Amino acid sequence: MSALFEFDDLPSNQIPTSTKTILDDINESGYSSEVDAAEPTQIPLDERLYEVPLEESFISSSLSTPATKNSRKVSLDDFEILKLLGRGAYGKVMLCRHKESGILYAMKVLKKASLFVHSKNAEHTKAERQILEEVQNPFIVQLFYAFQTNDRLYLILEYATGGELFTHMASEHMFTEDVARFYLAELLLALEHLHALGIVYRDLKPENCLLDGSGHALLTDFGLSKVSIEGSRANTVCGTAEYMAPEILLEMSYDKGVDYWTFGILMYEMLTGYTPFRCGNKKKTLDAILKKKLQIPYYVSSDAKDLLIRLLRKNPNVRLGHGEDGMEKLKNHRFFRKIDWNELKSRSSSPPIQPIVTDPSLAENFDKEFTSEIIKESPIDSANLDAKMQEYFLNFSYVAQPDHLLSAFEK
Ligand SMILES: Nc1ncnc2c1ncn2[C@@H]1O[C@H](COP(=O)(O)OP(=O)(O)OP(=O)(O)O)[C@@H](O)[C@H]1O
Repeated sequence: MSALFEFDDLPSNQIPTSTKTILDDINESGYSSEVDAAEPTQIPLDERLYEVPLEESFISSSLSTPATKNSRKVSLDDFEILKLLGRGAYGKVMLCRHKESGILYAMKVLKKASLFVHSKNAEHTKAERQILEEVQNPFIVQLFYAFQTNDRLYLILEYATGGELFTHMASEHMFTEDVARFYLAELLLALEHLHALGIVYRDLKPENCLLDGSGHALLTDFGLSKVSIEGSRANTVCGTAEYMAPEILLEMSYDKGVDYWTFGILMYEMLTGYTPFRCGNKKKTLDAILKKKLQIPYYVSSDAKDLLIRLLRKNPNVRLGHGEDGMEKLKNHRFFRKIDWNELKSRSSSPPIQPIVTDPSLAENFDKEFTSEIIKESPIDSANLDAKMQEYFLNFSYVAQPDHLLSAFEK
């Protein structure tokens, strides 16, 4: 593995054929086309997939209302849909209100999906449920419920009222180093927590960095992000092209090192307003990730520059963060010397950005492109659904005005 990374400039004729195939597969949206379920996955041998059983709902034990906590089964009927908050590669995220408690949540709806937790070194002794329970951290969006229908998966998540971190960037489209440092440090605590549980996050990117109402960072997706479409587990090359780590592109086994790479890309984007390997098209971008030398603009401080160079090493074995004490070394880097990690962990540091939230149900910090959209459910494949289910989903498939829609959900 290491031999492939010994040079920073990898000539294209030395890129393995399989990688070229991936490059060829990348479509315009920046995602690779679906990988055949029959292909072997690139998941390391010691990494396990935990599947939440279809017939069971997940209800977090952290929920304070005993009635909810002990409730039999949770379903879509328990929630009132308010607004669309955003869209991801696999589905959409909507603001909803739990009817019984009145609490607002973000509902992530994924079509034809199974839920897997990527977990490395988390031994079989740990039940899936236990792992989901353990992903509780002040800088990680909490999962409160998960339930499924035949063709959809619903995740009921903590609602990040402050919206996406990057929408709070000043007009220059970059953060000052102090602001970037604060959020990078909070996000690093989130990654530290996931890594300690054996979870490789893999999906660090601006869209997943949210803010709570007081301006603290909230990482969304927390390692449940690897969703398998129609039962395929081999979607390892999905992701935003500009944030993909070289070892994922090269289809090699990977570990938490991919998170340090994406952390480096995120830091670069925060400080400069663009990602380091971005090129005219997706194919060239992926090529640049493997071959192009890192270039850092003159205005980036020497500490930040040093950290970026160490994080964006193409060889994961020499990347900062590698090894047992990797996280500690990263936290002790000079760029973070102003950070009091204990104070940060206790959330007593005051965030540099205070989102304006007059009424959380208005989703003011989210893009109007989404929040003004009339919510509709796209037609579903009803082939495998029983009669009751079909009736249920037929009710969803008509396009209603918002007022009508709410009453439709309350039926
Ligand atoms: N917990 C949340 N609270 C508020 N908004 C959220 C929450 N989670 C996601 N969003 C919003 O919804 C958008 C889409 O989220 P989603 O997780 O589906 O996107 P993604 O990360 O791009 O998708 P993917 O699952 O493909 O990685 C986000 O960019 C964000 O604006």
